[in-house]
Amino acid sequence: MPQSQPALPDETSPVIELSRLTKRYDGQTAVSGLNLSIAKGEIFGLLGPNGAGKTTTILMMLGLTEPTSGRVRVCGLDPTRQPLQVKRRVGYMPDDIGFYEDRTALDNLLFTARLNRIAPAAARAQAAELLERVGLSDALSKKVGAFSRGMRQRLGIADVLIKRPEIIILDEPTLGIDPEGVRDLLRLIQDLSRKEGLTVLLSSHHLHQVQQICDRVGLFVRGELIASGDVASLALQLDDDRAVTVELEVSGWNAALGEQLAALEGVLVYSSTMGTSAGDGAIRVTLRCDRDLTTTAARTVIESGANLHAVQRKQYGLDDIYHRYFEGGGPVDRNAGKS
Ligand SMILES: Nc1ncnc2c1ncn2[C@@H]1O[C@H](COP(=O)(O)OP(=O)(O)OP(=O)(O)O)[C@@H](O)[C@H]1O
Repeated sequence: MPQSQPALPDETSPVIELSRLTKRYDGQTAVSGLNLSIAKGEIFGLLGPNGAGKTTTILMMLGLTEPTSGRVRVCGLDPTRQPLQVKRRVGYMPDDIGFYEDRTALDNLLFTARLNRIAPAAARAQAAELLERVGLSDALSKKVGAFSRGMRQRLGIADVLIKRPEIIILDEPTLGIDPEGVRDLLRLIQDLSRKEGLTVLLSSHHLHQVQQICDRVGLFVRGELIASGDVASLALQLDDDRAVTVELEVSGWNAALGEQLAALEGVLVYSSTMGTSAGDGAIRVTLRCDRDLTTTAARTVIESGANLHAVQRKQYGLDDIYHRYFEGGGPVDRNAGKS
């Protein structure tokens, strides 16, 4: 009989796993049947408007609030039963991170290190290294009360990293920071994940920020994860209308060509408008089709002897989707700008 081998750790197994996770407060559902897996080293964005349930989800991952039902596993641990072990492996930066305002950045980090039982000499070296890493070396002896919001957030990141966590969870980390500060902070987060294999969970209601650095995004609306994936796949998942829109800019137009394009098999809606970037005499034609007719439509224009200045298959991005779900914009308006 061959001897059984000890199981090797599975590098691809998720470090965060939520299944059918639900939280109700006094009969009100804050999180409903959430299923989510996050892999090691991934930067995952929880994107949703205020009150969507992002913070509640994070609190359940940390064992700070108990799920009403469902399952949470963080590094294979159950946060409700093993909150201290989870706390050791996860660094959490809340949106209202607090520091001792009258103490220096270094002192604040050393205090956190002491709470995490890091020996003083090691703590000092680690704190100095982290302050350098987050670009605060020059402010090491400055009191935190004098820090800008961006500096506080960077110190917050150093603060969660001092215990060398496997996962960092950042709740609205860019809140109240100016655009340049946001760019620096996002770059820092991305760098940490890529160079140090850190798993990052980032909650935000800023689509553009999440889009910039997250490998995958989960869209949270009223306690439900309505879609998750990379940005391109999200737009596809949420785009319930599968029609393809093709736009053409044509000059040397004739009415017969219009009829020909409208009659192509698969065209659902035909519209045209005068005047395009190609000049006053040019026409923009928009075809809504039940399949991708980009090539066929372009060929039809060329074979008719007219001039084709541009052709594109119109994509509906996450912006349209975000507007529809988060800002009450209603269905994606595919006819905007068409006549
Ligand atoms: N302790 C609580 N008691 C009762 N209701 C709560 C509690 N915490 C959150 N809620 C409710 O649960 C829902 C989800 O709130 P949550 O804070 O998780 O959302 P969020 O997406 O993090 O929003 P924000 O971006 O505003 O923090 C909201 O309707 C909120 O009012």
